[in-house]
Amino acid sequence: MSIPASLIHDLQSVKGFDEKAFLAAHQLPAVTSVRLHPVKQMQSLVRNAIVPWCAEGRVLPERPVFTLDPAYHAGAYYVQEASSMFLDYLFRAVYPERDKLRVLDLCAAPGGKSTLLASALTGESLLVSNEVIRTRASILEENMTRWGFMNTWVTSNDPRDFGKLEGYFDAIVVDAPCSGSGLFRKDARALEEWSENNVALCSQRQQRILADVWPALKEEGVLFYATCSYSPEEDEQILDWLAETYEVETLDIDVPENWNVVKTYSAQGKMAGYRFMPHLVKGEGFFIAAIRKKDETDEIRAPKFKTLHNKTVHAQTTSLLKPGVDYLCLPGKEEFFAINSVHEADFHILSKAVYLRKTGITLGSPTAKEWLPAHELAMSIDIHPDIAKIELEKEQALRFLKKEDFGVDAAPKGWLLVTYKGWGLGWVKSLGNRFNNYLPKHWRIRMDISDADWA
Ligand SMILES: C[S@@+](CC[C@H](N)C(=O)[O-])C[C@H]1O[C@@H](n2cnc3c(N)ncnc32)[C@H](O)[C@@H]1O
Repeated sequence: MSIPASLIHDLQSVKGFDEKAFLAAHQLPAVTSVRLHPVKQMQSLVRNAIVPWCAEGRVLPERPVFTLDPAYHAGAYYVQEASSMFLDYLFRAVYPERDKLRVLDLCAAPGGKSTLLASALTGESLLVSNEVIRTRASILEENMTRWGFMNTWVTSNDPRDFGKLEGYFDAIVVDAPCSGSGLFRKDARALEEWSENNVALCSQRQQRILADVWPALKEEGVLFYATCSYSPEEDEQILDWLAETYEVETLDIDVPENWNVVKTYSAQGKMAGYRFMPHLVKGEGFFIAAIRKKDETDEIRAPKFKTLHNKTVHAQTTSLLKPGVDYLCLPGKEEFFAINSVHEADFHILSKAVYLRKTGITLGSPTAKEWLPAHELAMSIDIHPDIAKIELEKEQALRFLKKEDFGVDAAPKGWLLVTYKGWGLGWVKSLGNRFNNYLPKHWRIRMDISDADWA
């Protein structure tokens, strides 16, 4: 792999950069890592090496075909680049309690940072995962559905739409679109598309995104700014731009030395940032910083609202969600969905300002005879443990996910949650000796599976 000379030139002054070791690391394959689900534990990957800065992160010895693992489809883990899991360490250092926070992940698709934040937050916190590009927003929605948390909602808006939510968020994560040099080992296109001109364009876009969303951050709230670029124009210089433009305070957090994370300080404002380089860590290139907002900011208030909670439907759904979950049952276009009761006012604030694509967990809809369960309910961590189930082995589960006959001859009639190692993959309706498969079409495995891969 040949790294652009102008990038190497730019990096000479960057702390921790060692040209020879950096180039040698780029001759090696990218590291494969996953982050385990905090609740949907399946043991399969637990024994791999732990990512030092993220207790749920694991480095794998090689890259398996994740599509062939039903545990992946059940949401037992998320495939995420190890360096970027450092958000977990920073976030926990800034918020030891992680309770009653409103958090926005502004550039969220496909969902790496959002699933990480969902794992870290308590149920009374609310995570809004946003992705402006519609096609990418649907991938984000799918991944957040698989993760199964009621307190994570998905929006698809331009950053400027969040400007209307003045002082609403306690924390905002901006994992900005960037020139992508940190991903050269993972993504050949990042190398092909890299240019100095693109670095300059990305830097301008990063400033625009930050300026658009800045009003939505509370006074004393914290911005987590990240890129997967090595270029100082997109990293430390953006921190300096923030420090020149707004009232801010750098959050300079101690990091164990043996992790080989490089702490840097921006030239003007001395703002702390954390750099990851592949010759120093088991991971790819990454940059992150935490910045506290000090600008005086008013806080948007909840409008007066009439509750949309439907008590009658709620009573019909208590057997769907596990006891103790305090939720409201709200009507969607065709189905009802559940949100945590503490987030009712948030629903009214947010639905006035942005397009809510996924709000809580869609439960399904009532008919005269029965409840039609939604796919999101199958993936939820809050599903009732007594729901009727059919547990499948690996080959059967893969066949179910391909929407093929999965080789079970008989089962009790009615709706059954299809599970793999105890966690939901989707719904079937059993007619006694055959099944109707309700896995949404776009969730189906399309790849051909060879004889050797079924077991
Ligand atoms: C680095 S990726 C985010 C990765 C994600 N946070 C994760 O951990 O999986 C940046 C995201 O920003 C989105 N994006 C592109 N242009 C944008 C813009 N002008 N404003 C906001 N987001 C944008 C991209 O579609 C992309 O999904």
